[in-house]
Amino acid sequence: MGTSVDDYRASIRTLLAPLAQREPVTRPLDRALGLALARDLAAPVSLPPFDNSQMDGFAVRSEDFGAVPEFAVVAPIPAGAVPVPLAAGQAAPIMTGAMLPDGADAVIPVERAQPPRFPEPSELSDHARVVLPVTEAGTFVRRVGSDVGVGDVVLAAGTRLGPAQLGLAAALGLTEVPVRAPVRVAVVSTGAELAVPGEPLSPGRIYDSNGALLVAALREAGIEASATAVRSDEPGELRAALADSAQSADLLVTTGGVSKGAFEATKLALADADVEFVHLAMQPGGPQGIGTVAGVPFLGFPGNPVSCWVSWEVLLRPVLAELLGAPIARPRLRLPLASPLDSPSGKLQVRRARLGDDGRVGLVGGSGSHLLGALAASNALVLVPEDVTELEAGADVEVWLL
Ligand SMILES: Nc1nc2c(c(=O)[nH]1)N[C@H]1C(S)=C(S)[C@@H](COP(=O)(O)OP(=O)(O)OC[C@H]3O[C@@H](n4cnc5c(N)ncnc54)[C@H](O)[C@@H]3O)O[C@H]1N2
Ligand code: MOO
Repeated sequence: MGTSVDDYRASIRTLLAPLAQREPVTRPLDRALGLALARDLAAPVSLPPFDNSQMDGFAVRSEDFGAVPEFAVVAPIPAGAVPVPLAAGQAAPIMTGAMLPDGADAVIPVERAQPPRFPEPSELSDHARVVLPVTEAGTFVRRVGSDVGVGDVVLAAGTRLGPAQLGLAAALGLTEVPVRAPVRVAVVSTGAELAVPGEPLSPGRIYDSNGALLVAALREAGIEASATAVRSDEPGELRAALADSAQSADLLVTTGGVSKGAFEATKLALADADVEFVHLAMQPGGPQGIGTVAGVPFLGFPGNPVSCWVSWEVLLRPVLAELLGAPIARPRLRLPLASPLDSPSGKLQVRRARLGDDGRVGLVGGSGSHLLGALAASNALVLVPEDVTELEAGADVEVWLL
C-alpha cells in the first residue's frame, strides 16, 4: 500500500518546522512579492486620506438645492490642490481625486450639469452660472477612511504578499515590509541520460526538464530556487553537488534515482546519510526520499517530470503554505467530471485536467508521469482518493486550481 500522503506531509512538516522559527527580515516592496508578512500591518494613514471627488464634476453644498435656482461657478479644484471653503450658492469644478472643499458634501458629474461642461477660464471671471440636478449629500464623495481607517490592521501576519497587498502597502506610504525569511531551495537533478537544453541530443539521452520545471514552480511561489544538473550516476558526484548546494540552501531537492533500478544515484549517494527512502500511496510521485544531508533538510523527488512536479504541488507546497503562509495552498473545489475515469486502488491518484467553460473538469492526457506535454496543457489537478477506483462522467471530484 505504501505510506499515506497525509502521513508523509506530516513528516515533511516536522522536517521543515524550523523554517518557521527564523527571524523575520525587512524587504523593500519591490522585493517582497510572494513572501509572507511577518507581523500584523496597521495602517499609518487612512485611505482615502481626505474626502475627495469620485467624478469630474461640480462640488456643491446639498443644502443649497431649493435655496438657489442655479449655482455660481468658482475656481476649479485640480487633484493635489488644497481648495478654499465653498460658500452658500457656489459650485466648484472638481476633478476626480481632488480634495473636497470645506462645506461641500456632494459632487454632480459634469455631464449632468446645464451646460454640461466646465466653464473656460475666461468665463469664470464673468460670473459663470450652472444649473445642477438635485443631489443628496454624500453623492460621488469618497469619504476619508471609507476604505481603510488609520490604525486598522489591514494585513494579518502570515498573509502572502501579492500584487494587491503590495499595492495597498504603497498606498499607505510604506517603502518596506517585515517578511518571514524567504526559503532557499537548491534543486539538483540527477541522471546519466540528461542533456543540457541547447546541446545536440545524442541517442538514449533526454533534455533535463526537471530543473527548469521545479525552479519555475518554486520561484512562482515566492521561493528562491536554483538548479544544478548532475549528469552522471556516479554517487560521489551527486554527494559533492549536494554538499556544495547545502552551503546556501534551506532545503535540498533532488529529482531521480529513488526507485528500484540498478543505478539509483540518489539512493546510492545517500546510503549512509540520514535519509529514508519510502514508497507513497500516490501516483504519480510514488518513490520518495526524506531526511537531512549535510545538516540541511532533504527531499528526494522521483525523476519523471510529472512525478517531481506533483510531489511539489501535493506534498511540499501545502506544507510550506501551512508553516509559513507563503506560498498559498491551491484553491480546492468539488466539480463534476467531464468524462469517466479509472484509478488504481489504494493510491491517491493525481490527474492533470482542464476546467471547461461549462464548469466541468476534463482530464488532459493519461496517468503516465512522463506526459509533460499534457501537463503544459492543463490548468487544474483532479485528486482521486485511495479507495475510489472508478468515477462516472458527472461525478463530483476534488479539483485543485493551478
Ligand atoms: N521496478 C520498478 N521500477 C520503477 C518503479 C517501481 O516501483 N519499481 N517506480 C516507477 C515510478 S512510479 C517512478 S516515478 C520512477 C521513479 O524513478 P526515479 O526517481 O528513480 O527516477 P529515474 O529512474 O532517474 O528517472 C525516471 C524517469 O524520469 C526521467 N528523468 C529523470 N530525470 C529527469 C530530468 N531531470 N528531466 C527529465 N526527465 C528526467 C528519466 O529519464 C526516466 O525516464 O521509477 C519507476 N520505476
Ligand atoms: O509514482 Mo511514478 O511518479 O508514477 O510515475
